Amino acid sequence: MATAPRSARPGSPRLSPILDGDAVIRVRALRNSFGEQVIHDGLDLDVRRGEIIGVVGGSGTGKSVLMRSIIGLQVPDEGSIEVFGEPVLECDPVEAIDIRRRWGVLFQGGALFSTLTVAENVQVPLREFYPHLGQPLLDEIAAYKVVMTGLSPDAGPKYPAELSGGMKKRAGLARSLALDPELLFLDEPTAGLDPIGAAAFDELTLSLQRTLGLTVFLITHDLDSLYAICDRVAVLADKRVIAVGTIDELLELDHPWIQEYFNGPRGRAAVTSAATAAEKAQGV
Ligand SMILES: Nc1ncnc2c1ncn2[C@@H]1O[C@H](COP(=O)(O)OP(=O)(O)OP(=O)(O)O)[C@@H](O)[C@H]1O
Repeated sequence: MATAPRSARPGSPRLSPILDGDAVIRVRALRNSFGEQVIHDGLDLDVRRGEIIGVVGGSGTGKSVLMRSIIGLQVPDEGSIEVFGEPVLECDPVEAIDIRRRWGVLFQGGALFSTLTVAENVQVPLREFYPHLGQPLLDEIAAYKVVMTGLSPDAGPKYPAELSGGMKKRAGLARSLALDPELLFLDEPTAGLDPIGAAAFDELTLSLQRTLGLTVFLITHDLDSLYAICDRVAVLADKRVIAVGTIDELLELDHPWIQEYFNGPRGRAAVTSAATAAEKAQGV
């Protein structure tokens, strides 16, 4: 199924606010540093319920550090972070577990355990959060998640080393969906995939987001993904989020990085491929 470029939908002519009322993630005045190196300073961002938000920025601007801060793997120097309305930096361990079970994460490269099969990988979060579940139910849930991500059922007993790059991403996605999350974090999910594999992964993400009503926080360098599936894009530069909006809205800004990124040769190629996908979807 080809997908129309979502940024082409008619939208507000104004740039979306960085701060938003119905936010699933709310980051305020975030500061992160490593020694002398300041990564974020005064970073604000709201992620709306049910959207796919693309997070872009030059290499090293702190996209992954931002994601790690939100999911609690990086303790910031300053700032506040709310997820589902809960202050994740201040909650007690029991509350933290309750929040963590409502999100799934696909780390860069998939981060599968190499000594476990695909099915066993999917079962890891289930065992962690629901230790009382019996093996037959674990097997059943894992088999369902494997198929849900477009893998064939016989991928379940395979080890990561026996999978292609695209299959590993899908297996990682299956694991991130193990707990039926409301919120999905994807860190460069299409990196290393060929264009066809990347487009297929985008379509899978979009279809899961629509079917399951997910909110998706998508870190990517892939312009095709931004055009194909993102509702809004957040741009990291100068240690903060400098703008959030649809691609059309961002293009109205004259920030040099934004213009170079979206209007450079790769940006123009992505526009062409999104237009072609839209025509195919409409049967033109
Ligand atoms: N644990 C760490 N210790 C020291 N420095 C770190 C650590 N984690 C990240 N950094 C530094 O923080 C900066 C931002 O890293 P991050 O991985 O978030 O960038 P990014 O925007 O995701 O980059 P890319 O697009 O290349 O993946 C980099 O300069 C990186 O070297």
